[in-house]
Amino acid sequence: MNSPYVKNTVNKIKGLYQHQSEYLQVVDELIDYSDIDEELTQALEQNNGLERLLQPDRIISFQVAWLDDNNQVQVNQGWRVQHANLIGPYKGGLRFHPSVNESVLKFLALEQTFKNALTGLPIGGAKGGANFDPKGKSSREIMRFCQAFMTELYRHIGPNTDVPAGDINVGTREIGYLFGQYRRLQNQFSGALTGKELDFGGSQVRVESTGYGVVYFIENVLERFQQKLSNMSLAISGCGNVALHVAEKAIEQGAKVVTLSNSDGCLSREQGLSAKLVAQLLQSKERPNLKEVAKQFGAKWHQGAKPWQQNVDIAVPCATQNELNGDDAKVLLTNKVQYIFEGANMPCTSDAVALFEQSNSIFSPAKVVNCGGVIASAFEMGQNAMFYPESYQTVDEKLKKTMRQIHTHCMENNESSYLIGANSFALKKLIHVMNLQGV
Ligand SMILES: NC(=O)C1=CN([C@@H]2O[C@H](COP(=O)(O)OP(=O)(O)OC[C@H]3O[C@@H](n4cnc5c(N)ncnc54)[C@H](O)[C@@H]3O)[C@@H](O)[C@H]2O)C=CC1
Ligand SMILES: O=C(O)CCC(=O)C(=O)O
Repeated sequence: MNSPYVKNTVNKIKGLYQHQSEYLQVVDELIDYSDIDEELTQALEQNNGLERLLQPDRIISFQVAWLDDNNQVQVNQGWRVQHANLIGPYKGGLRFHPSVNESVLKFLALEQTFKNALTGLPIGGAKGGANFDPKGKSSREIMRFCQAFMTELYRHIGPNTDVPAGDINVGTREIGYLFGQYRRLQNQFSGALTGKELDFGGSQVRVESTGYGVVYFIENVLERFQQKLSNMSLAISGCGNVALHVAEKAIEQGAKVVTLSNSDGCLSREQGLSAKLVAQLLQSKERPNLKEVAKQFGAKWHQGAKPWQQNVDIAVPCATQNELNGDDAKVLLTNKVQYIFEGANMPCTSDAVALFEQSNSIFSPAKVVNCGGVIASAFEMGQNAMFYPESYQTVDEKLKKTMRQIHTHCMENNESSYLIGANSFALKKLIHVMNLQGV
């Protein structure tokens, strides 16, 4: 039972932002699934900390005007939501997708702040992006868009201020264009972005780190329950950076990966997808046609379907927010899914989360499952500051160790729910730091 202060604060925020459904979904989840005891209530109330912590420090919103290949001026909207820099510079990815809006970026920035607090590394939380759709755009158009975006953003970021990285549709190529423009405008070579190519300050493992980190977290959980990944079957959604690196590492560890998907449908193979299929998708420079890939590798193609009808031990949604709803959760639970690991940010709707949390299956939230990416980014920031790159093996070992520590943080805070354990750990830490730093 939460105190009147907590309830009133949440109600005030709901009143202020009633049209921002994704943002309010995270606010509700953080409060509904945290152990807020008397001591934490006092800490939250002391400097009106909860109200300050749930809302971003600032939102930068700007117009991005760019020239398409026909010399026509196109206009998009760009944002950077700087949520909190209590424990380090603002840090979080950039997303280019037509569905991007202030609510989506506010949910992502709030989640990022809690995620980053869990890593134990000195990074605050932020998120940004634009409602730009890269589908069908030429490489030159993508470059000009990135340059126009950075021409607005550069004055708000920097290695000690705010360090963006990639997210949906922002990969190594886009980070290269964004970094090039930042370097020109600032006349400065600094680690103001992560996810860079290795040849100009990128870190080993950053590309693979989110997906590999998901698998390292899964292995920690399975070890706790005395099970092995090599005995497990997985349904994975998406076929981007996160999904493919989860698939690659899981197959390498002997697991059976049964599905991949995109917004058109789902590819499945009961005996498991081959490492070769995943490698081909990872190497593809263009957006892959999954239907064709299914044909080529003897897999089934299910037009318009999601992967959640499959009978598997582990479900790993790795595409986008709210892609797995209550009905999908019911099917998975009826089929006796044992574990659900959120690879994407907030892929499960509130009713799906409630069903998983009430069930005997084990649910692990995005903020602990997919934090491998931002962990490797923080390592990249460290390497840039030292002007000294680290080896693949060193970064990979540090990533594994950090994922294990995060698993321990969850366990120490709540043994029966990873969600409550994670939220409680981060909430306590952030509010403690906020109180130490005054108003
Ligand atoms: N890239 C990173 O380092 C990190 C990414 N994430 C999260 O992981 C998720 C995926 O990101 P990335 O793999 O980086 O993006 P990406 O752009 O590489 O891939 C996204 C994939 O999702 C698919 N997709 C989009 N909407 C879909 C839908 N409705 N149904 C099925 N598939 C759909 C796309 O076809 C694409 O294959 C996002 O939620 C992102 O915020 C989280 C932590 C770090
Ligand atoms: O590497 C980063 O800074 C951002 C990663 C990210 O966007 C995420 O964790 O959702």
